[in-house]
Amino acid sequence: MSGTAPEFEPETEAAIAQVRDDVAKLHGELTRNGLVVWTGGNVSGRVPGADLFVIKPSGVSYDELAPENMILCDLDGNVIPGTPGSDRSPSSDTAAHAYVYRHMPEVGGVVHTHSTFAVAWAARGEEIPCVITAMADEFGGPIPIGPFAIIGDDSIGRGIVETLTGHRSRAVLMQNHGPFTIGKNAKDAVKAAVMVEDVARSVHFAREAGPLIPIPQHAIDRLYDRYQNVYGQTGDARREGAAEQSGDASR
Ligand SMILES: O=C(CO)[C@@H](O)[C@@H](O)COP(=O)(O)O
Repeated sequence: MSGTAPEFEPETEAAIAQVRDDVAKLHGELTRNGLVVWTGGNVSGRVPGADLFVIKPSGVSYDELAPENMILCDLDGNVIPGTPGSDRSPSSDTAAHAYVYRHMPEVGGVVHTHSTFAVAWAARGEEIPCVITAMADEFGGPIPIGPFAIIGDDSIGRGIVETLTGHRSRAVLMQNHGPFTIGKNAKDAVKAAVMVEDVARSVHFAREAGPLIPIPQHAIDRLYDRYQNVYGQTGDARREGAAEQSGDASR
């Protein structure tokens, strides 16, 4: 650890420790759900109450990830010196995650993978049409395509924010690249990454076998509204703030 660590308030220290733990563990979901090969994906989580987020080191095996080697960054993507993990380079997508946190204050988690079927749609630059109820539930419509953008500046982050702002979907397929997902927290963003790959696979196979049947918009609205507000348990992260996104749909 080089540099001098800033002194955080005890509540901030506790929040950082919790997010380090969550983000380290959630990378296990990427491998468990078959969303990544080698080191090709990343999870980050915002530290509640602070202008900070936690992300994994770049190119490090998922087996080695632990709370103490997660990397604490500010919202410009700078590593906080002197903190655990700060001696290593953060994920190559740190600038994109940071851009999302700066411009979407409601977002508490960001995930990127190269999951196979979602990447296949991204390679064609084709949005995934909303033709299965699980998509209407989880994403409230189609999964949009974001612009082609390469690592090196803010263009990936800008593409994510511009595509997802005002959109129900928590997933964007960056053209020729792959899915980025957002969520209320890191776990919620990981769930979106799992679900986008699942629907990408189902709709791919469906289209191979025959014409797709669209779901009427009023039915999509009802399904989305119900899933966001009724499905699951009170207190689920998804339910917080879902009302403002669900439109006028009645249950
Ligand atoms: O897509 C890319 C690089 O083009 C990255 O997301 C992927 O290789 C994962 O990189 P990190 O190990 O997070 O630096």
